[in-house]
Amino acid sequence: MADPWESTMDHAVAIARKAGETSSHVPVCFRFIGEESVAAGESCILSDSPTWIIDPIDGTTNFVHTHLTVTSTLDLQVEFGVVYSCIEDKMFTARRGRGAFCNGEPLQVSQQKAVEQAIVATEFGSDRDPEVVDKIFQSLRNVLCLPVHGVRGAGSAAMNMCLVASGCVEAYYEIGVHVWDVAAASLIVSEAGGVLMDVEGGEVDLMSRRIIAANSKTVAERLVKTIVAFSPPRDDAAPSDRCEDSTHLSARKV
Ligand SMILES: O=P(O)(O)OC(CO)CO
Ligand SMILES: [Mg+2]
Ligand SMILES: [Mg+2]
Repeated sequence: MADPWESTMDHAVAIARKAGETSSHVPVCFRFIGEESVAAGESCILSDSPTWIIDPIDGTTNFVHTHLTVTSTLDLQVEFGVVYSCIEDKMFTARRGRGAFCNGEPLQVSQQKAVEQAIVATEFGSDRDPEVVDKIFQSLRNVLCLPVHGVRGAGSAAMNMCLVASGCVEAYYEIGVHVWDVAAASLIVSEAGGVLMDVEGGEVDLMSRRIIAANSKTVAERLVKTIVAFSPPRDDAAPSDRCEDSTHLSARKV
């Protein structure tokens, strides 16, 4: 099997050279957005420069409590997505226009469009503001009463999205995630034939902290009608406008 990292890095360098119009003798210039660097005060702005978006551990709470699912995510701004589930030793990869894979095997979303037969993944998030928690529970109640076949949550946004890409669950939605949680897996979902949508419909905005990833437009649109939408501070807001979620204690962030 070809090494996905080797071809990814070759292509990444080619993109960076093109963006910077550099010759092969000039070092390429990448930008980075990472959960920890943003927490340390770095900007979280996407520009035209090729940018790696990184979440070293997605599923920190699982990690701290030695729960099952922990992933690392890496995305080169809509060109590549890599999610590694270290406990299962599963490497999910996607390259724009070239499909999505798990350990080299092609991924395909579920063909189930009847929401009553669907498994929907979501999370409770880390914000403990009672008004936010009420909205999350209202959405959960509405989704359960659609009715759906079941609701699950892996504890990792990236893993929930890879489950959509793998056809194990029909949809995932969450409000409160960050760009580094979902960027890589977004490409994996769309390359596996899935759709991404904002929780109020329309195109997803990866900085908005809101996402639906589904196997089909039909299922995504049912969720749009069901979710109680709200808007957390955007990832690309000025640092003074960002608020720390109540369970995001810096000592626990990895
Ligand atoms: O564990 P992390 O990276 O904080 O991510 C959470 C959501 O923000 C789980 O997806
Ligand atoms: Mg993380
Ligand atoms: Mg994360």
